[in-house]
Amino acid sequence: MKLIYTDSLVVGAGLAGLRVAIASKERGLDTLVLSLIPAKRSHSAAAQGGMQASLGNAVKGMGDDEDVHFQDTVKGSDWGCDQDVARMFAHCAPKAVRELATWGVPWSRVSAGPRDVIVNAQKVTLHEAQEAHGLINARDFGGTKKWRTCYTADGTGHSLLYAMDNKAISMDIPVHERIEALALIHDGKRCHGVIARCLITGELRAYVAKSTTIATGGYGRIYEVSTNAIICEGIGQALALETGVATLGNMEAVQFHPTAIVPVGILTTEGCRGDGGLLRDKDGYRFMPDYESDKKELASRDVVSRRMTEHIRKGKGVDSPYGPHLWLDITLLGRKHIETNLREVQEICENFLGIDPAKDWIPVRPTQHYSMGGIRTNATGESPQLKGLFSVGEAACWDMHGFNRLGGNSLAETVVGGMIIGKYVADFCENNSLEIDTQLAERFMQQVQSEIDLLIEGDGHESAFALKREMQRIMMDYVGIFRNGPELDKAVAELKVLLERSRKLGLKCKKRHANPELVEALRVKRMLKVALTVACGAAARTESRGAHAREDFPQRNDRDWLNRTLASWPDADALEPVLNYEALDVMKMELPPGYRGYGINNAIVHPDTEKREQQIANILAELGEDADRYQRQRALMPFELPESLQPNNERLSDTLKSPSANALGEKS
Ligand SMILES: Cc1cc2nc3c(=O)[nH]c(=O)nc-3n(C[C@H](O)[C@H](O)[C@H](O)COP(=O)(O)OP(=O)(O)OC[C@H]3O[C@@H](n4cnc5c(N)ncnc54)[C@H](O)[C@@H]3O)c2cc1C
Repeated sequence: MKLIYTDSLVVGAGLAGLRVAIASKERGLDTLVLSLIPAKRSHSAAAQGGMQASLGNAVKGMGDDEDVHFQDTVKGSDWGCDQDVARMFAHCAPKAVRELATWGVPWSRVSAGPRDVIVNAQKVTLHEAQEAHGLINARDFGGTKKWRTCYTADGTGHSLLYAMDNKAISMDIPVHERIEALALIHDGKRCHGVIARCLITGELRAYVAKSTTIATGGYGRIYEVSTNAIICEGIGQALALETGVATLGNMEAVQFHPTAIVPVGILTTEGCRGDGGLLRDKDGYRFMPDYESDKKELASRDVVSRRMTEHIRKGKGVDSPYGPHLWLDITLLGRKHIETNLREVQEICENFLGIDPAKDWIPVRPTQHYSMGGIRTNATGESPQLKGLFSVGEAACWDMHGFNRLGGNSLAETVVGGMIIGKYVADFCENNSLEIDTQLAERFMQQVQSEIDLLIEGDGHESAFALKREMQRIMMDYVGIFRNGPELDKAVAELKVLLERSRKLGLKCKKRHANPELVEALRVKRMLKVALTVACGAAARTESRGAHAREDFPQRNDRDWLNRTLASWPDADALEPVLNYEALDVMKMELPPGYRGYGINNAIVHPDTEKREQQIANILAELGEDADRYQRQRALMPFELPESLQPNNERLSDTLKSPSANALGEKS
């Protein structure tokens, strides 16, 4: 058995995994990263629009701070998030953006003076403050009160990942590429590493570590059409599920992005609408103001995707051989803006649609995009069930997104979560020794070996490719944007049949080294379990919250469902997960449940909401008017952070006694 020891093992070389690895290495720990592909090819590179951080440099960001970012995030989540974590996140996001600047990210910067932008289909001239000249700029994104999304044109993920990976390289952090983790080594209480397979030679290895961090990204590819890279298959979540002990949180919370191109599903960033792009129907009519009079195209993603689907159902979609779609119109932004700030969108339109977005409207439709659910962790990023198992980024349910994440909050989560959780991972490694009976590693190695032997030598006849296609179709047809009981039950029943059939997989190609069919077979069994946690969670949750929209239960029901779904798979032979629920405590919330400010205002109220609102009013009254916003926040909901991340963030608005006369100016 090949055994490789390290202190801090990170599975996943996207932004989240690399940031944790950097935090471990900074503390002098032996650190090792595993990845299916070269780090710079990780899915994070695909992110376009930007990351949220309340810097408040741009004129439209003035007045922004952690409080506003926190509130937007909680409302975006439809009150499903962990508010402690949302606070930790909002506090550290400005630090992460500034750190990335020092690592070489070429953030788009503010230029003092006038600039023309499109706001609500009108040309508006903004006047950026002289004092902000050269500082990091921000654009508008959905569901936010301020322009807060920091960006590098529309290649933000690419710039961030290159800078992050270059930083990791400069620190001599090894990345073992083309390695796939297939099982966690654990004894039911503590995680000791992973069993992984080399995708080139087929060799199995035991990576044994003090801490194991899963940063494998989302599970979008359980759906037929997704904006995700084809490696976003949920294997990290399956690894946790297959321990039988660790839980996955809110797996039914799956986001559909409003503007993926038809038919291939490649994303055009929310930055298109943030910068002023409009949604139009088959008559060229701008329909969003009819549904969302305040935020219009810039309500949160779950709301815009639903409104688009409603509009298509009214017969207002544009017919196409691939089904009806709507139009995204960015022509009004002008060629110069598109060629400067939306270059990737322009290339995607040219290469995949043969159109020029400066002249032509873009055919779009809501498409699977983001996994809010993931490996449930506590606020330090650790699994509550398995000591030494951490998770971060899209793989995790750290839970700052609840049932809907805001655009720009995911890139931010990868680097902020990585920064915070990386410190807790390093603490864990410093305070724990590497204690493992090698027989335990051998047992898990043997299990994976037997699974491979059975696939290659067994008499199974089912095709992994066919099962995967079936699963993806079921998820698309029955567990999509709008859901209902009968269809969800159907999805669960059909997925169970597929899971049963996956026990009889057979391979045409019997090679043990590089063999895509073997890879597919190993994955599809795991993906089916992930798909079942999504479908079962959705079938059980009889309310609508964020991206989980039940036609048969259209109200958000805080009275009965203000909780987090926890899925586990204790019986390996079972055909469905066990679901439990973790209540969210209204009496500890800084922002008790209310109306999001967009979407439908129809929630069934939680019995504690009024009590908590009164308690908050009393606390604030007691503090008096002299208390600053930090004192008020601490009195309402204290949260913890590693010491070095605690200091307050500085902003231009703190230093500008009176911003220059034109700093807040806007002329039509
Ligand atoms: C097209 C697109 C555009 C987006 N734009 C934005 C945006 O503008 N702003 C924003 O905030 N968010 C955006 N997002 C979301 C955001 O990009 C992702 O949520 C985020 O980058 C995920 O990063 P990650 O580090 O968690 O995972 P990833 O970047 O997905 O990395 C996962 C890593 O895990 C490895 N891996 C996976 N499985 C295994 C395994 N079994 N064994 C070993 N290694 C494994 C992979 O090789 C990879 O290195 C966008 C998403 C898409 C799809």
